[in-house]
Amino acid sequence: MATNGSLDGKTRDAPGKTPAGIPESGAAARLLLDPRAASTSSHGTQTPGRPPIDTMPDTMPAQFASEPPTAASPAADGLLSALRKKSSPMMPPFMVSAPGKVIVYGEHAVVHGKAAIAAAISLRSYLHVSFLSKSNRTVKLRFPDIHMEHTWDIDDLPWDSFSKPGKKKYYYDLVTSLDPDLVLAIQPFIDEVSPKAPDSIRKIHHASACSFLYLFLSLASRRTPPCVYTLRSTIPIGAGLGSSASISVCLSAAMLMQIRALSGPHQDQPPQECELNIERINRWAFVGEMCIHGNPSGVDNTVSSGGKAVLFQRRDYDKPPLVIPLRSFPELPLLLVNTRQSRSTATEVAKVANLRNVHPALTENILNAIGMVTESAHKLLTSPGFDPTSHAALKHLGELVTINHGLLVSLGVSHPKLERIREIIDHTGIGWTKLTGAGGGGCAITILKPQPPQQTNGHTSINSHTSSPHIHDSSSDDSDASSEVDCAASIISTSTKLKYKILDSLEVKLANEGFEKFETTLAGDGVGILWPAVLHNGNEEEGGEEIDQEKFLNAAGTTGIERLVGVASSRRKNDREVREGWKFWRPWEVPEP
Ligand SMILES: Nc1ncnc2c1ncn2[C@@H]1O[C@H](COP(=O)(O)OP(=O)(O)OP(=O)(O)O)[C@@H](O)[C@H]1O
Ligand SMILES: C[C@@](O)(CCO)CC(=O)[O-]
Repeated sequence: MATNGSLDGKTRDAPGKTPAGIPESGAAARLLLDPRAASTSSHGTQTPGRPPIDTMPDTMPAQFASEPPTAASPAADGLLSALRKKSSPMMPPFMVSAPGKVIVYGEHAVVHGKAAIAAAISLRSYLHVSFLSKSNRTVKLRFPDIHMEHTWDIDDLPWDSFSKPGKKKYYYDLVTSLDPDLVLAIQPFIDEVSPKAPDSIRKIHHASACSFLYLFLSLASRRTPPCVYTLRSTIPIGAGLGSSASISVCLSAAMLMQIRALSGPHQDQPPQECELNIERINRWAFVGEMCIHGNPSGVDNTVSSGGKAVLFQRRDYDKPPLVIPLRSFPELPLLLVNTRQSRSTATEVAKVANLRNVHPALTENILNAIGMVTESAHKLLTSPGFDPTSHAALKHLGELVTINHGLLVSLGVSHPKLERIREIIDHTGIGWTKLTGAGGGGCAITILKPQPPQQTNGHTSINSHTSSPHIHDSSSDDSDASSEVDCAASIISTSTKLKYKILDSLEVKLANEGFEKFETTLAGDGVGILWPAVLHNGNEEEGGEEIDQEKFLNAAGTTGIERLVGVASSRRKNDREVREGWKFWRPWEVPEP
């Protein structure tokens, strides 16, 4: 694998030329072709009338070139314009995106050496990277979701600490622990972030800043072009959906892109090369996760980088985990409900450890049973005759969800709010529900049955083919609609937007009780790239819509983000169809010979 790959997997052109394979339409692409455009572009912050550093002639002494004189008089202006050379084009802005995840089977048991299955979801983080003129020697983070904004002077950062012999790491290195000396070196730069914010907020800001700075100082260099990283996410934070991993994946991918350590993604890329790029991003995302989490298992960043689903097992904490990609995992529509109940993963994990001390044999049996749930799902998903469109297969997977939840309840990691959500959803009969992640709050997931239930005689039944059932508020009666499912349709959804009207009524009911509902899809793409940040959205004749920082920041809420830059095509005919421009490494899609 070439270590100096290009975005399209071909040989990279000399700096200043248009890299092969990059669309030559759109303002961003024009920038690359027309150096004059750089000084008037909205990407840069060059002040009119003042020469950017790279307009100095080649013969200019180096120290002069890095300290341009200010034009104080018309004579000085004249002299400067005589000395000017054409600007080199600035890099156009680009974007990366990475998904959140859910644990489908096996949480908690995974802490005790059993396997778990986790899958990517269609909620995602989006990172926009734009470039400043070289005279502006800063790097800026704009993280509006957590109300954080901070600028560092690139030249002040502790580059020497990160480049000392024995400390320097390269993009291809495997880093499995944070270096305490390097953490110490960046601490003063983290401390200057949001010094006046309340402790709880400052902690969140510092975690993100730590993740960014550690990666930036490890992967970039003091000659790195000044830039702005703007991040927005549709993943609720701290709800067990891997929001931290998804931002670490975005940062890792963006920085590896900037130093040209990635190749592709492109359609003809061999699967091994796709995997190598994903692995490279994942390794550094794990480093970012360590900055936020301390001691993460690695499952979240692995799923967020590679997408789809994985079987994950860590028998020995001193060894790397077993990670088996589950290529056949179906893209199921998934209902996700956030309790909005904050929880601590550490507390829930400690509860189980405590139960194991008090009732060793019983707890061991429950953990073993959870391990068997995961095993059963894995066996089905990898069996030679597995048919992802089979109703029996969906029923099998669904029943395992229900069993897994019951076992988690007996471990004591559910919460009255999670039980309430399960009760409300069970009464509609629309699917199989379990808590996901650590429990004690956080989210519940429901794998939806393919046919919506029908209301008959005031009760919800579920074996009809009607398309517009109404939900019966049966929370006070004993009907158990989920017991008689008719899996009469394909288990592959044809759209992320779930069609069941029943979900709308459910949304109201859940919202009335303070819960938040998301409709998402399981097992989607991992990290994606939009280079340059130009989307077509059906207006090809104008060269596409360039996504600049302000546009991205002004997108209103989750819907606005998805509408502006979301990876899902609004005209998609199937789940794999993405919006034109976004590209993904999909090692499971073997290219035609
Ligand atoms: N949209 C975002 N913008 C900036 N920082 C974010 C964003 N989302 C997550 N983070 C960072 O990740 C941290 C959240 O990590 P935490 O582990 O608490 O939640 P999670 O990753 O959503 O849940 P889990 O790890 O249990 O799946 C935040 O404190 C913040 O530092
Ligand atoms: C509870 C747990 O199994 C899942 C948390 O998302 C903890 C872990 O795997 O680190």
